Amino acid sequence: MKLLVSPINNEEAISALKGGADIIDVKNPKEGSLGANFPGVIKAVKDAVGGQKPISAALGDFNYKPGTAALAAYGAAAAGADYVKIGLYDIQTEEQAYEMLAGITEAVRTMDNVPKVVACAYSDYARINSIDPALLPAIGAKAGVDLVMVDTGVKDGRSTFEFLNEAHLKDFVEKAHANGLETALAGSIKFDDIEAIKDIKPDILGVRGIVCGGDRSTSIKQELVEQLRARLS
Ligand SMILES: O=C[C@H](O)COP(=O)(O)O
Repeated sequence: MKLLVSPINNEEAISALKGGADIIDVKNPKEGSLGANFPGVIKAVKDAVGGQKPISAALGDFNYKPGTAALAAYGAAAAGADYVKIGLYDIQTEEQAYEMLAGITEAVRTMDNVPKVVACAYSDYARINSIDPALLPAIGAKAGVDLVMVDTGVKDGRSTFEFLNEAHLKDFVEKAHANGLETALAGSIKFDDIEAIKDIKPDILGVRGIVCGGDRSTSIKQELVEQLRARLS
């Protein structure tokens, strides 16, 4: 299982890299769960990581704005992102989700370095009135994304496991794989969740809070990334 760690700047990116992260996921928690950071930060992290690991960029927790989302994906990829990650936050229907995702895959398809497109739905979809992640594998496959993900939309410490049980998450992973997609699981994951995660078998585990020592508003600590990496192997 690959480990995706979400830094906000170069210093944290280097801690994540040295700790053994497989994907360095630039984000800006001040702007939400999948808050987007500035192109300059993505470029700086890309330079700092120096090609040792791929860079991912969160594009934002989106409402229904397919053009804005496609442009954000294009911009993040132009800034060096190898993965672009869109949050379907205020998206209620399958048609809306498809249009958002198809707009992105179409926008980046002809770029020199085509990024992997990650479509993220939220485990706490009911409380934010968003689309059920269970629908995402089929929509994502039709829209041509590479990866589907589940994260929490509200970062109040409640984990994905409080909203979706292990059977739901396994079903999500299996449906995605059956559709030829990779999967990522995130959402205030704790060390106690690791055995369940190994059982669910996502391709990628995404984290921030756990490697900050529990409070995602503080900084990523290399030793916690190392501990998590060791527990996943
Ligand atoms: O992409 C992963 C997220 O940054 C997860 O953050 P979190 O572990 O603090 O919920």
